[in-house]
Amino acid sequence: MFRNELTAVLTAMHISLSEQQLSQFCRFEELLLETNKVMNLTAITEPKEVAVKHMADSLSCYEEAYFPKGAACLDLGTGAGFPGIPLLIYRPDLHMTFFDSLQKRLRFLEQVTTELTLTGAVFLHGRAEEKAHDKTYREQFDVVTSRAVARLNILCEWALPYVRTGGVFIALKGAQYEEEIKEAGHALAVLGGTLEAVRPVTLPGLTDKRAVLYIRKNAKSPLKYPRKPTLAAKNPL
Ligand SMILES: C[S@@+](CC[C@H](N)C(=O)[O-])C[C@H]1O[C@@H](n2cnc3c(N)ncnc32)[C@H](O)[C@@H]1O
Repeated sequence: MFRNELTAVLTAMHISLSEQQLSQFCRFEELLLETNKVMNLTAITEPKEVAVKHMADSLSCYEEAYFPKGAACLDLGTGAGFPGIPLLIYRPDLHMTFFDSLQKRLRFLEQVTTELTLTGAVFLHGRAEEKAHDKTYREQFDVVTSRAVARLNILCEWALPYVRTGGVFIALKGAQYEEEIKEAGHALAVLGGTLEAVRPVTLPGLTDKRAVLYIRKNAKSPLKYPRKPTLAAKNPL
C-alpha cells in the first residue's frame, strides 16, 4: 500500500526511483512506524500521509543544481530523518550528517541507515547553537537542510554558520513562509546569507501552502553567532 502511494505521489512530482530506492523507502517507512510505537518519532502514521507529508515533502527540496556530486550535507534538527533520509536514498553519493539534540532519534537513524546500506551517513549529537563553534563543523558544509525546527530568523542564526561560503542553506517552510522571509531580512544580512530562490510547493492531494527557500551563503558568518542556547529564540536577529 505504502509502495503504491509513494509511487503515485512521486510520479505526480516527476520523480522516478529505481526498484532498490523504492524498497529502501518502504523499509524506512516500516522502521519508522514500528519504532514509533515505542519512541515518539512522528504523529503521521497513515501510509498515504507518510508518503506525501514526509517522503515527498522531503524530496520537494531536491534540485540537482544545489546538490553537487558527493556534497557534504547537514540535516539540522533531523528528528526522524526528514528530509535527510529521503535525500540520501535519492542521492546515495551525498555525505549526510544527521544532526539533532536528541540522541535516541539519532540511534534510530543509525539503525535505518545500516539496514538500508546507506554508507554516506554520519551522526552528530548536540545543539545547533553549540556545535557551530567547533572548527570541525563551522562553515564545513556545502548544503544545510532543515524542516520544522524554528522560525526562519532563528533558524538562519543556527544554520548559516555551518554553511561554507558559496554553499546553500535550504529551509523547508510551511504556510507562513512569506511572513518568515520578511522577518528574517536582518538575520540574513548579518549572517552572510542571500535569499536566492523561493520555490512554492504544492504536494499532490494537499492544498496547504508551503515553500522551499534556497539561501546562498556569500560571506562568512561573524564568529559571535550563533549565540548561546535560547538567546536567538528570546531575542531574534
Ligand atoms: C519538529 S522536529 C522536526 C524533525 C524533522 N526535521 C521533520 O521535519 O520531521 C524538530 C527536531 O529538531 C531538533 N532540535 C530542536 N532544536 C534543536 C537545536 N537547537 N539543535 C539541534 N536540534 C534541535 C529536535 O530534537 C527535533 O528532533
